[in-house]
Amino acid sequence: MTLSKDQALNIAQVLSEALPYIQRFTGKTIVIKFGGNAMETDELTNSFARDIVMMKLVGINPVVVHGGGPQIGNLLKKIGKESEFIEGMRVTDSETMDVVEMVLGGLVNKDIVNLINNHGGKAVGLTGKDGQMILAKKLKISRNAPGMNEPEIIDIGHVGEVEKVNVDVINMLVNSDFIPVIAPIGVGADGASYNINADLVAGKVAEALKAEKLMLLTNIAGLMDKQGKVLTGLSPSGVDELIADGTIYGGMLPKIQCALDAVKDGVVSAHIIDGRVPHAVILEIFTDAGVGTLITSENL
Ligand SMILES: Nc1ncnc2c1ncn2[C@@H]1O[C@H](COP(=O)(O)OP(=O)(O)O)[C@@H](O)[C@H]1O
Ligand SMILES: CC(=O)N[C@@H](CCC(=O)OP(=O)(O)O)C(=O)O
Repeated sequence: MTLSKDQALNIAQVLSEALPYIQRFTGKTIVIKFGGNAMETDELTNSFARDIVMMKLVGINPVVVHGGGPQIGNLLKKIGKESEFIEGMRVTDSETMDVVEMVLGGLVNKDIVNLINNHGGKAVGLTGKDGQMILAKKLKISRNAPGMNEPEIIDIGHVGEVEKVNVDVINMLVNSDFIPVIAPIGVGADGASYNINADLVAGKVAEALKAEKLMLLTNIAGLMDKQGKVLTGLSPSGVDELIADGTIYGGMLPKIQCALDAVKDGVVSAHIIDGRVPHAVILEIFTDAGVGTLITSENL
């Protein structure tokens, strides 16, 4: 392919624009959450894998946490089970937990590992059970029911919240130039498996690693207002208002919560970005084009 002079200049400009970002982020850890909805096409999964390999090659330490909600839903449907979601969390009975563990720890995790390796990276897949990396306990959801004085506690089964992230395994892999790919399954003190929302795991992993960035790749342009405008730089009270008036609901609830928690606990910035855009990861990290919703400690 022969490039015109203008095309060549444009490419050179983009590459050169990356220099200060490479200088700034080299040696730093960036946690990227790859949502199940952002894995829609081979083009997207391949561009994601290339971006991760590129980050590693320029000296950044990527740590991938993945979801797989739609993929779990598909297998459940095949065996005749429907899922119910409460506040963005899948109600998980024992049979559903087995499917979650098979799909996330098996199929989705190994697909991502394979893709990264095919693009020249060295990925290793883990669930939170490996090395007891993600210690979890049962999540209790409380809800204010109409006509009740006390909030009711809803039991949503084998759904967990992160109690502690043991970073030893992650650091061991990163220090040996591997790229950890983590499925959001936690282990209880008694060895029980817990299904944990992948955003929450990514947030806690980023906090435990004191990461530079937490990037949440999803299937929407960012956090949006009711008119569809992307919102950025929100404070916790602004977020509370948007939750109260119903602007933020469902799968966006854990995302925004973990982004706020992460920056409160030392992660420099959290980004909710559109994983439907090919190469969304490197566009965000290496170019001046800010995409999606950004939250930093200045917003707290
Ligand atoms: N204010 C909001 N702005 C954008 N998306 C929102 C908002 N409130 C709820 N959502 C929903 O959250 C979804 C993203 O969460 P989710 O489906 O769990 O994605 P993922 O699989 O990437 O974690 C969006 O597709 C949208 O339907
Ligand atoms: C408790 C809970 O809801 N767990 C999620 C785990 C996967 C996930 O979070 O996947 P996405 O990021 O693709 O939505 C689930 O069962 O779907």
